[in-house]
Amino acid sequence: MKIVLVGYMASGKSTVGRLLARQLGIRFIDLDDYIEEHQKKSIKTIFSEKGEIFFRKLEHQMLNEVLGKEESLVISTGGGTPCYGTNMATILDQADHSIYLDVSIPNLLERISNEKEHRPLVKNISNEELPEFIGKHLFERRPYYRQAKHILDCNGTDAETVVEKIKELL
Ligand SMILES: Nc1ncnc2c1ncn2[C@@H]1O[C@H](COP(=O)(O)OP(=O)(O)O)[C@@H](O)[C@H]1O
Ligand SMILES: O=C(O)C1=C[C@@H](OP(=O)(O)O)[C@@H](O)[C@H](O)C1
Ligand SMILES: [Mg+2]
Repeated sequence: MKIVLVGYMASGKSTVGRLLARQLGIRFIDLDDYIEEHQKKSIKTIFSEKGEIFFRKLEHQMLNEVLGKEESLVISTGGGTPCYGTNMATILDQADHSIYLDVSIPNLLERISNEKEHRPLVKNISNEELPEFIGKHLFERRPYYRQAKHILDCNGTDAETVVEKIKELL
């Protein structure tokens, strides 16, 4: 069984995916961690040294590699993963369950403004400019996220409860 979590930066994909895999007793792969291990560099360094296009090509390649594994997995993608090239179509084709962790702009803002440093796309955006950036970015990306098999409203729901809600969906 393959479960793929999608959603905007800081929607909880990495946190929830790890907890869910532990509870289901199956392997967890965070696509960003997988890319970092492959490159032996942080996402931040890959972006600054090689640029975003290089990262997107690598992300595409690693997504296909991970989805091709013959084992049960929980896969947490990066916030941009479903929004480039054929990635969302591949996720829909290969995953038994794709789940969009839907978090409102105010809640995303609160989480991202405290955790910008390791996220290269928002690192240099001031907290004053962040609402406009996230609003526009989510408007562009939501059509991809919304293609997921399940859409889960995660507002006002802690990570443990999100995991419980996912288990009910499976
Ligand atoms: N359901 C939740 N409610 C509140 N905070 C959460 C929830 N899930 C994750 N977080 C927090 O939000 C931040 C981003 O989570 P993370 O798992 O890194 O998101 P993503 O992988 O989608 O970028 C972390 O500080 C995490 O502890
Ligand atoms: O939204 C994006 O384009 C990105 C999100 C990040 O993952 P998280 O969603 O886990 O922060 C990471 O893949 C990279 O910084 C790009
Ligand atoms: Mg993550």
